[in-house]
Amino acid sequence: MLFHVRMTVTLPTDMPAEQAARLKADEKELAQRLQREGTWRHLWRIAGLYANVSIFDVADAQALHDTLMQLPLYPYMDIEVMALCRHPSSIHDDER
Ligand SMILES: O=C(O)C[C@H]1C=CC(=O)O1
Repeated sequence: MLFHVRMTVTLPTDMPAEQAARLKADEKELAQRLQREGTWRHLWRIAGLYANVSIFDVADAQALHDTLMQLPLYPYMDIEVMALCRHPSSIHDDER
């Protein structure tokens, strides 16, 4: 099942730089693993914002929830989710 997810990150202004760097490095490692595994299908920066638009391919809403909650930056994210389904005019057959 595909989900469109928008994540907006707000780190506390008083967070020590080393802690922020560690969180971002851990987030990158997990994000890249999930992309290699096919769970995190697309990851786009929203220009000008510390935010992204992503497409996740997971079994169901519970699996998405569990995945998002694992993200190291999750406590600092505002997350919006839209469930997607196949468009009848799509020419792509790899969309579920
Ligand atoms: O930078 C972000 O948008 C937040 C988060 C999502 C992937 C990642 O590496 O960090």
